[in-house]
Amino acid sequence: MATGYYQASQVAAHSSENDCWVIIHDKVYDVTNFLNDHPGGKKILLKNAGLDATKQFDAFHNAGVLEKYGALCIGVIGEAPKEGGATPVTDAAPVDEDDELQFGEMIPFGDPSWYQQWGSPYYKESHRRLRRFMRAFVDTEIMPHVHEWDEAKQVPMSLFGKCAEHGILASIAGHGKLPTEYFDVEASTLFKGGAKAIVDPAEFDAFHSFIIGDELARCGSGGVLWGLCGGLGIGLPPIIVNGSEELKRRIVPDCLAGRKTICLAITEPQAGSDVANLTTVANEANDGYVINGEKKWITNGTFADFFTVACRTGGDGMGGVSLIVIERGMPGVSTRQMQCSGVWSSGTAYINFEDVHVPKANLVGKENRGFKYIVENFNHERMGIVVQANRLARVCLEEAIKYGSKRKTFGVKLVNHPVLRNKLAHMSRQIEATHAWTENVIYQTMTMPEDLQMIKLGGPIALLKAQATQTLEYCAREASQIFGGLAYTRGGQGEKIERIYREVRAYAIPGGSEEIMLDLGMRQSIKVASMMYGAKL
Ligand code: HEM
Repeated sequence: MATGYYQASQVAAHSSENDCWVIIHDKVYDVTNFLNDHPGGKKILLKNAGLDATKQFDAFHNAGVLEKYGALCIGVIGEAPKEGGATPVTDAAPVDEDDELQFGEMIPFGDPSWYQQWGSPYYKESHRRLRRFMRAFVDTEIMPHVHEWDEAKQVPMSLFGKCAEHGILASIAGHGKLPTEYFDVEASTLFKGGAKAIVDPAEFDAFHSFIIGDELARCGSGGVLWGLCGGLGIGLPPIIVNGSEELKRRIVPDCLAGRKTICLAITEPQAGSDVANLTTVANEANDGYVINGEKKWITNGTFADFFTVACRTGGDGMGGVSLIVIERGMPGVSTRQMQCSGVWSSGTAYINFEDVHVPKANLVGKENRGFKYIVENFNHERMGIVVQANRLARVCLEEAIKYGSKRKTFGVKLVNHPVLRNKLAHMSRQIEATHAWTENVIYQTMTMPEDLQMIKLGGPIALLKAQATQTLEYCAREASQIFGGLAYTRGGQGEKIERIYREVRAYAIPGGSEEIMLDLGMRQSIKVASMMYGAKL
C-alpha cells in the first residue's frame, strides 16, 4: 500500500543494487529485495534504478502484475496534501461518474454493448449494481490468483466461502431463480435488505444470473469457472428440482454455503455422451443399493463431497437410469485427478465405485427417471457454457486489442496493420452476434412457459452452444497468432490466451459436442416448426 510522497529527484537517489527504487505509472516501488526474484532478471531492473520505467514496464507486463506485487509500492510521485486535506488513497479504483451508461475499460467490444453507452431493454438499476459488484469481486478476489490456482490444479475452498458469503453460489445453482429456502439470504452481501439490496431477491432474474456468469468468466480461466460453477450448475440442480425434502436439507444448504461441494457423475470410459448406454449399476440390497462402476472426465470429482451419479437401476436404455447421491466418505469410493490439456483447476476426475453401499434415501426423485432429470437440466447447462465461452472469447479479443495497441512491428503498432484489424473485426462480429442471441434466448427463458421452453428452446440453445464454442475457438486461435510466442508460454503477458487456447475443447465437447449440437439443433427445430407452427415441409 502506497504511503509516502516523493519527487523524481528523490527517487533518483535510490539507484544501486542495495537500494533500488523505480517509478511506474507515477507510483514508487522499492524493488531492492525483489531484484533476485524478478522473473525478467536483476540486470534489467538495475538499468532502470532510480528512473521512471513506465514505458519499459508496460512493454513487458500486464497491469495486473502491479496489483499482485502491490506490497513493493512505497508511495506516489507528487506533493503531500496540506494539513487537514484529504488523505491519499492511491490504490482506490476511480469512480465511474456515468455508471448508468458506461462501465468498464471501453476497449472496443471488450464488454457487452450495454456497458458501452448502448441502450438495452433487458437491464435495470439492479443489473448495473450487480455488474459493478461482480467486477470488483473478480478483480480483487479471483483475477490475481488465477495463474497460481491453475498451476496448483485446484481452486481453494476459501473461494467457495467468499462466493457463498455474497450469495454468488446460490445464484449459480438457481435457474434464474434463487433457491431462497436453502441459504441465508439476509447474510448475503448481494441480497440482504430486501428491496434495498444490491439485488432484491424477489426480483432476481435470469439476466442477474447472466451477469454473474459473464463477469466471473472475465477471470479468463475455464479451470476456475468449472472449478467453482461446475458442480453447482449441473450436479446440484437435479437435487434442488427433484430431490426429497430430506435429501435437499442434507445437501443443498452445505453446498450453497461453500462448506461442501458436489459434482455430476454421468460420463463413463466406454459410454461418453451416450447416457442411455451407461453401465454403472446400482443393485438393490438391504434397504438401499450397492453401486459398481467407473466414471471418467468428472468435473470437480477430485474434491467433491457429493456425487450425483447416473446408475442403471432398471433395464437397457434411457428408461433404466436413476440418479443416486454417493458421498465421498462411503467405503468403495476412490477418485484420481486426470491429466487434461485444459481446465486444470476444475478437478477433472476418474472415479471408481466398488461395492458402494448407499441408502435408499439418497435416490434423487423416482427410480428410473434419471435420464429425464438429466435432460431437464440440459438447457441450463448449455446456456452456462454459452455464457462462459463467449466471455472467454471476449477476453481473447480484449487482450489482443490491448497488446496490439502497444506492441510495434516494423515501426508500426500491431493495430495499425490492416491484417491485424481484420482478425479483430472477425472476432468482434462473432462475439457480438453470439451475445445478442444469448440475450434473446435468456429473455425467452423468463417469458415462455416452462413446458414450452423444453420443446421450443432445446434446438436453438443447442445451435447457440455450437455458435459460442466455435466463436471461442476462432478468437483463441486469432489472439494466439497476435500474441505470437507470448501465447505459447505459460504465465506473463500471454497468460490468459495460452490458457484459453488449451481450454477450447473443454467447451466444445462437454454438454453436447458441436457435432451433436448442430445436428440436434436442426432436427429439433424442424420438428417444432412442423408440429407446433404447421410449417409445410
Ligand atoms: C515493480 C516492478 C516490477 C515487477 C513487480 C515485475 C514483475 C515481473 C513478473 C511477475 C514477471 C513475469 C512475467 C509476468 O508475470 O508478466 C516479469 C517479467 C519481466 N520483467 Fe518485470 N517487473 C517489474 C519491473 C520491471 C521493469 C522496470 C522492467 C524493465 C525495465 C522489467 C522487465 C521484465 C522483463 C524483460 C520480463 C520478462 C518478460 C518475458 O518473459 O517476456 N520488469 N516481471
